[in-house]
Amino acid sequence: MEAKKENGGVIAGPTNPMVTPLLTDLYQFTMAYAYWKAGKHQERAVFDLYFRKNPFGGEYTVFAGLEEVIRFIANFRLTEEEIAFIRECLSASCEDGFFDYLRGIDCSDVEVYSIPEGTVVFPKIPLLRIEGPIAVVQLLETPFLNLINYASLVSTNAARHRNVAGKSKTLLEFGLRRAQGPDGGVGASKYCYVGGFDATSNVAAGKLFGIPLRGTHSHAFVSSYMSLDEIIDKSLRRKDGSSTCEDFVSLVQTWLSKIQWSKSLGGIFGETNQSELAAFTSYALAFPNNFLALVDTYDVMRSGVPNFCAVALALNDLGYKAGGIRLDSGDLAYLSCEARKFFCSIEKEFGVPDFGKMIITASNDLNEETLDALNKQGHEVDAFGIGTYLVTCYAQAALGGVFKLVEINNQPRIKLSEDVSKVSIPCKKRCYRLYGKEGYPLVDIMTGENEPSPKVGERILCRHPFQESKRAYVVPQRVEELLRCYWPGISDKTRETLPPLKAIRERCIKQLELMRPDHMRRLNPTPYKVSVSAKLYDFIHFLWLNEAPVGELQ
Ligand SMILES: Nc1ncnc2c1ncn2[C@@H]1O[C@H](COP(=O)(O)OP(=O)(O)OP(=O)(O)O)[C@@H](O)[C@H]1O
Ligand SMILES: O=P(O)(O)OC[C@H]1O[C@H](OP(=O)(O)OP(=O)(O)O)[C@H](O)[C@@H]1O
Ligand SMILES: O=C(O)c1cccnc1
Ligand SMILES: [Mg+2]
Repeated sequence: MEAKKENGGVIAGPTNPMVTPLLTDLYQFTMAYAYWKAGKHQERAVFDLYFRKNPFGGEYTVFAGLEEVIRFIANFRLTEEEIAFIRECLSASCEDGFFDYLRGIDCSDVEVYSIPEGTVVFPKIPLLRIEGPIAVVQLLETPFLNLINYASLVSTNAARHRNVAGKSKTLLEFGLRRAQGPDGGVGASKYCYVGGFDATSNVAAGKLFGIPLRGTHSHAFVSSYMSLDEIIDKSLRRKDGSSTCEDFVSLVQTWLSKIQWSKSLGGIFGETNQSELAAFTSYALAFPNNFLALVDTYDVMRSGVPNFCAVALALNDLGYKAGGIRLDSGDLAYLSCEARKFFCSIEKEFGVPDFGKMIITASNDLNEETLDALNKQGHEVDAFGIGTYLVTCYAQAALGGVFKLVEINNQPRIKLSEDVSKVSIPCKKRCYRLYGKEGYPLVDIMTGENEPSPKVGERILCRHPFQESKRAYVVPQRVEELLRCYWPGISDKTRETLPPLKAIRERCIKQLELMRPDHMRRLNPTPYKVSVSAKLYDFIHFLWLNEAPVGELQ
């Protein structure tokens, strides 16, 4: 089901057909023209794509969006229609030669090095290093950032929800209706899966990416029924096909009165809502192998749960196993515990094995905080359905990924700022992750391109890029080079293949497990160290002094 990406070496276009060379900011085209006009357009430039601060008050980020970036550049070419439109947008004084130039450009002479998708990443370290003719690479800035910023933000959000929920819970992404438009919805489903969700309700995402689809039913289904008389075909074949129960409705009613009259259960409720019972029965007749019920339309413990149990027990008589319930309002901790108690009592009272283990799904405006609160209170929820807060990234609207020039014509460049965190780190660089004795990543380090790589067992000085006093010697037990070649351009490097989405997800889950727990906690997490080599440190500060004008005091 994985969307076609590499067919005989040909990389398919971006998933969203709106991703074209025009999906960029106007200023990329005006700059491209000015480069061309100055005869500068072919100058070889190196840009880094990185972010400055981890989102959600955390100390880690999941990197996602790379596959779409590679699909974009693999198919980057302007059509005649697009060129005509750019001509209309730019000033009438722009010369024809520029449009001939645009007609000929593609990304065959662009090189892209990247950290693999699904890796846990940190501020300042380039996620991608892009090298090529400056005019072309400039056009890539906005689409690259567009494809990576939200993808990484929502994957991180998903990973954070997973971190709070715990490994054993099932996490369902239910956000399509609240997502920021169709691409926001499809993107959220894809990247929440990467970040550790198990399934989505989004059918399009299931088809496009092979993400497992899951769902229950809504309140509308329950309230659309008025009475049991609406059920016309009451027959249900036993699961083993050996016989047919001609009146499943009566079987359900018999079970409901057994529950009602049971000493251990009956005290909890009197008459249940019969229209709800009709809805559940009807759903069970439609899906006897996968019967799920939304139990909070009228009253969870006085109606929804007993009605569900009556239907589930009737199904059990015919050899079927019910799927479970969903709670969508009220105190989810309390109600899940009460429902669990009820299921366990049924198991005991009627000797139905595993009835107590019935799946309880909870939904309703869930987010990291409510999951955390539920954990602290104690709950019996097995699966969480999460929509709005997850896909809209309610806790932080955007990841501030940027795309900065670090070298042109082999000359390192720097961008200065009053705000030190915004000073760019110049040079075409290599990046490494150094692992310590206990197997945890200790520090990421950037070096100049031609510096020798850090070696296992050899002490290396890791310096904070801007704070002189912050430095540490590290003797790595493992050294991992972070940037790999995903688009070799005209170089003879081999291109990394694009892994299937499931492999990206598995990488992400493994990466998150590998981190030292104090970097991952929600409250006051420890920052992960990001550093530069001594040589790069000296060079940054040399260039800084060189480029910063000396002030004059009067
Ligand atoms: N035990 C709990 N601890 C903390 N938060 C909870 C708990 N149970 C539910 N919540 C959260 O509390 C909020 C309750 O929402 P709200 O006040 O809108 O009530 P409701 O249950 O949706 O009621 P209704 O649907 O009947 O209006 C939701 O965000 C839900 O996730
Ligand atoms: O709460 P979210 O995290 O966004 O998850 C998705 C929600 O969407 C559905 O109902 P919807 O919100 O459409 O209606 P409701 O609030 O009236 O249940 C569902 O019942 C969930 O509550
Ligand atoms: O299948 C569900 O239960 C579902 C799907 C989308 C939104 N809310 C719930
Ligand atoms: Mg809602």
